[in-house]
Amino acid sequence: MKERCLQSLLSVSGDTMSEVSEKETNPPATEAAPPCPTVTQRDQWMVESQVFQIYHLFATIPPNAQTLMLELQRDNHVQYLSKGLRHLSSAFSVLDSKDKLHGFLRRMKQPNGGFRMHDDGEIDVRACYTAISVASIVNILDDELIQNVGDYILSCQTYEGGIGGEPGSEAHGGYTFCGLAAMILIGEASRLDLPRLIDWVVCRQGKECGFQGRTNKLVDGCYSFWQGGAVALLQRLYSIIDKQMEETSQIFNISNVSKDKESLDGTSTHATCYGTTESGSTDYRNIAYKFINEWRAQEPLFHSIALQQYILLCAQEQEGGLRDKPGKRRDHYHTCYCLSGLSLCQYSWSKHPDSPPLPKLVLGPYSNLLEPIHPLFNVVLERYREAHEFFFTES
Ligand SMILES: CC(C)=CCC/C(C)=C/CC/C(C)=C/COP(=O)(O)OP(=O)(O)O
Ligand SMILES: [Zn+2]
Repeated sequence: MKERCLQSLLSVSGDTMSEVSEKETNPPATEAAPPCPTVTQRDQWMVESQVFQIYHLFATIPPNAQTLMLELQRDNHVQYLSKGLRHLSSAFSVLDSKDKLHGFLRRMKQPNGGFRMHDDGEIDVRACYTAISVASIVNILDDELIQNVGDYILSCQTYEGGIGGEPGSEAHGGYTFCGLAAMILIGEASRLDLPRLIDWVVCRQGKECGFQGRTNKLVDGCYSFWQGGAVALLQRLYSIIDKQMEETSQIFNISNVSKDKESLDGTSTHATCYGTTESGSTDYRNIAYKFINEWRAQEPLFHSIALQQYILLCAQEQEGGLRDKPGKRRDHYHTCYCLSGLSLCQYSWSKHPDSPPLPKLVLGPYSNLLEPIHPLFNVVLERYREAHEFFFTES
């Protein structure tokens, strides 16, 4: 059924997608009526059809035209983004007073370890991440803020392996990134079932080349960051993952190299040790800073070139701005997260974020190369370093 529908969708030239789907799902009465597809199936086939039409067009045009199609419309995107970001400036005045911020975060904190987004707001994993990441950047993370956060996030990891927004909710890419990043920032990543998390997240990259946010849902450009970011974080946790796999007697060992590296330079790169002092207590101050310098295995766990292809060919608008998928309008949210995902892809083979990637790892012209971001914060790495210097060297 699926193949038949796809074939007919692709063969009807000149029709808009909605017309095609109308014909497909409401066949003329004279034909033997095929079983009616579900809305989910219909939506999925529509997306596949649109995405593959773009890839087909790309494959059949001359190489110089292909290069044009793969060019990141850098200036257009910057112009588009700069129109809508004025309100961010208000956030900086809040940072003037670390005490006030700490007080606010304490007020948002719940006895079960979760945080509220704001007064009377939702309690979820996104709020945990927001609180912990901001506290980490401005250097106010302490035992009080961290208490029970790990228990709360752990209770949101589902049977699928991903993390849901709150206990009992379905695993979702947005919350998976938030949960994993927060667990790393508080030094408790090893409490999650990381092999299961890897299984779930890598299976969210579909044949459309982009990521979906959850099982059986549609591909969407913003998950290039939420899911791609979770993979980028997992790439730096191999030593914990190996240990967890050994403990559960799984034969497959994803990185012997990390052990070789440890024995070579005499340092433990075990991620549970980020920021751990000699006395064994956790020094949260150093976790994020050390994380970025951590050696990591070379190969990304997702198809980095395929994801770049989805972002550049399906998610970008030539006039500037990026989007969820073909047929959707650009918006600031998708522009931000598609670009962040693209940056993660481009550096996904680099051992260190300061080493520029080989040209063959950057899809399209090398001028497409973006600045690296800190994968725990989705902040341009240089800006993170400036913030770190500011907040960690002040008296
Ligand atoms: C720090 C911060 C801002 C975090 C946000 C994390 C994030 C993106 C959470 C996802 C929210 C959610 C339930 C989307 C589902 O929408 P949908 O049903 O329209 O989309 P879907 O079909 O792709 O699941
Ligand atoms: Zn989206």
